[in-house]
Amino acid sequence: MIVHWHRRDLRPSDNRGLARAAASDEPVVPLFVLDPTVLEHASSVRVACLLEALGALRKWYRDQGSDLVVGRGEASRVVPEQAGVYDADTVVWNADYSGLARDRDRAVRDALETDGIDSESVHDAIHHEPGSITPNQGEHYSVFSYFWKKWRDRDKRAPVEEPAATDLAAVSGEPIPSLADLGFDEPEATPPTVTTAAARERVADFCSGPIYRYADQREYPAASGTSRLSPHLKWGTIGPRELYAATERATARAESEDARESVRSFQRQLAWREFYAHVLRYNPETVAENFNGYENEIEWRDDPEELAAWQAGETGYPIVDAGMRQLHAEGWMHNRVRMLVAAFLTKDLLVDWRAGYDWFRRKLADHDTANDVGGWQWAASTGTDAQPYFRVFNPMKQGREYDPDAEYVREYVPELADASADDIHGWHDLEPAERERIAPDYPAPIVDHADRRERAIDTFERARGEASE
Ligand SMILES: Cc1cc2nc3c(=O)[nH]c(=O)nc-3n(C[C@H](O)[C@H](O)[C@H](O)COP(=O)(O)OP(=O)(O)OC[C@H]3O[C@@H](n4cnc5c(N)ncnc54)[C@H](O)[C@@H]3O)c2cc1C
Repeated sequence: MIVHWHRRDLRPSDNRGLARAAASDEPVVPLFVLDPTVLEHASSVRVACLLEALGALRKWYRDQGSDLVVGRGEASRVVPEQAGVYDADTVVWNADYSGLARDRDRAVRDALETDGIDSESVHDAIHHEPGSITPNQGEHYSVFSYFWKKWRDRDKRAPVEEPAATDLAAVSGEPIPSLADLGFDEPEATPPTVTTAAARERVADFCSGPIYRYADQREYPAASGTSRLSPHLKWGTIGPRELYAATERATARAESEDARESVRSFQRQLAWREFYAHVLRYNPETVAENFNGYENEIEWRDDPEELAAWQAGETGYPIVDAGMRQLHAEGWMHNRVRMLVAAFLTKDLLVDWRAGYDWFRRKLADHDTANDVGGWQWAASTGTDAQPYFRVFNPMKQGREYDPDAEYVREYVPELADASADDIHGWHDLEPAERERIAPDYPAPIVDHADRRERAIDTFERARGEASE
């Protein structure tokens, strides 16, 4: 027998590791391990997505006359144990590039070796694995536009077929534990449906029309113009090659140059995901440390009340609050608004990006270490290719530009449901009595953006060793 150990590749098709196992002469035993070290870093909304994806994957295996074996415990114990139960001589898995995952995989490989079992790690999660797109010097690009040019021009592999029923071992697994069995409460957010069927439906819908408007609409949170595939890419319920092939078919069907360009702009976002995977692979410490250091420490402020107001969506800056409440309700937030709320926390409130990252990690259904750290360090002006420290987003202007009719704000901030777009985006400038009249239950701004902008710039200049005091 040969074991395929599923981790963030919860799909049978376009799965290179699984296809590699199926191509051997041995029947494949599909395995998943609920590892307490990994679950320690998870949150209920993500575990709910995981359990749903596992349920759908198990059903697929059962329909083929096989089953998904689900083990519980440290992977370095459970994987060799299960390989022993099925008398497997090899365990195959798809590479995961985060530091924690690589430490785990090293421990599993060592334990298997001790038992005389081979292991094989296959590149699957992204098109071009770390180390394959590099600058003249160094291990990875730090500027996205250079990475993108090479990524765009490289040939992409075609999707791989799912294994045939005859490739799979006739095994039967134990029931999959529930959220409560794993010690998690029901999530506060409604989790998205994370299964391969749901992912394919989303890809088909998106590529049949919205992808051609993506370039124009992706920045407007009320437009719902993005794919919302991030939870699927996080859990691997869709493969990167299958998704890319669908975008290429959309290009072939495009009826104008603008439509083709729009598909390209979506592919460019897919490349950001791969860029950050490369960055994290070579800089695993950046989950906790600034990618770009400054000469001096950044003097972050620790103000629990301001942090709590940001977390609760009670800052009195409507677009920021709408984003934080969307996160709470859906476990997802629009990218433009992620950038805004992260900038507000790290610049207006001068709270360390790590506190924001921790909150996102708890709340996001699509939390992906590479993308989340990348996004936070971008906003905090500490990352690769980051927002320059002196370009501080103005939340009122951003609100007016990207949510001109305040539809997004009204959807998530019911206290402002009857307010005009002018009053919403000018909330900061209204007299207290006006605010009281328009929306008595919505807070006044907790800080003055203009003052806080100055303070943020001074703080970063001190960190750069440039300010007078
Ligand atoms: C502070 C901050 C934190 C973030 N945390 C995460 C996270 O934990 N997980 C996550 O997947 N994305 C994260 N992002 C990136 C981005 O916001 C989401 O990928 C996007 O909003 C997901 O929605 P979508 O699938 O509709 O995106 P689409 O616009 O449809 O894009 C398609 C896919 O491309 C990838 N992508 C798009 N934009 C980015 C980007 N800027 N960086 C990396 N990949 C991108 C994602 O895989 C996404 O699903 C973060 C961004 C910021 C600013």
